[in-house]
Amino acid sequence: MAAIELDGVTKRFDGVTALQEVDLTVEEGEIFGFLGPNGAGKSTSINILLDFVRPTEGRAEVLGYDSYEDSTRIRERIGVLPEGYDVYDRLTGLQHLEFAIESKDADDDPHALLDRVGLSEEDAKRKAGGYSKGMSQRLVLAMALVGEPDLLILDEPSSGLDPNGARMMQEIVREENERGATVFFSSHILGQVEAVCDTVGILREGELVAKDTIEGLRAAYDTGLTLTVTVGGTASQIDDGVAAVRALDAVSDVRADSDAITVTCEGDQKMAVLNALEDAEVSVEDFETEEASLDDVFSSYTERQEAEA
Ligand SMILES: Nc1ncnc2c1ncn2[C@@H]1O[C@H](COP(=O)(O)OP(=O)(O)OP(=O)(O)O)[C@@H](O)[C@H]1O
Repeated sequence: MAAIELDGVTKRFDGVTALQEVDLTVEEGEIFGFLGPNGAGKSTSINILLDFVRPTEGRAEVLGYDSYEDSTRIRERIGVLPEGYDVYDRLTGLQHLEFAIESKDADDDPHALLDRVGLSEEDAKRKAGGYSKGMSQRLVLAMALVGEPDLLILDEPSSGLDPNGARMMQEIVREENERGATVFFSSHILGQVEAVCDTVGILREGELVAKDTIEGLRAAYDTGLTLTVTVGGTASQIDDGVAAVRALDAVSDVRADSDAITVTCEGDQKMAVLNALEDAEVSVEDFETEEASLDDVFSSYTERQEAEA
């Protein structure tokens, strides 16, 4: 059974198509990162899963239940950190958690959960109306963790968090996944998605333009890797080396200065480049490789779409 299934989901608001025939499966046990520029339709997708918004066409399932017909049953088994949540100004952090534990009929220790998200006992006794944005975000995350949910749905979970908070969020995502939970989260923070996700979906103007592992996305991204080779030798040896590298298949760009040659090539061509340089009697003193970052991959998908449009 899939943890999340969107089947031909289209959502139109007045004059705006927020989602266009989206098919998406997230398997149980995955950490799935949902990426997309502003307005791509990420929150709308999440809101459909949570039955806050009804699709115009298509259907959604969560943990095998229909998101519309079985929303109560779904809610018992998931933990949610929604976009634009509201805390109750007059309740303390601790009271929020006690309320969440009672509503879910769970037996979590509220103090342990508060500690896990980095809210101190003193803060927990304060009214949440006075919390900073990051503190509120931590509190809502603690509430999402109540009852060991089978699925965590986190909409931009790092927004408002300081770097320590963002690291804490990553740790919690990993721990929850190790416990057996599926984690689905949307983010603009590509580095964070790269650090924790098994699989990534990229949404662009309401359409799912890619879904793959990060390695798979990188492999499909055609600029491959950049290899910078520190070299020694005479100018003519270096010229010969550059010519030999340019003659190789799967090399798309070669640049040289007095002590380094920078080559853009497919990932498996690294040794061929180094061998070609050595055959041309260029001495290879050192080399560094740099893979395409997820930022590059993300831009390539979204820009490609722009170009097509
Ligand atoms: N209630 C609504 N009424 C009208 N249009 C809406 C509504 N909710 C979303 N939209 C539109 O649907 C599109 C997708 O919005 P959505 O909030 O899902 O994007 P997002 O990917 O979550 O963006 P962001 O990263 O900025 O949060 C946008 O054009 C948005 O204006």
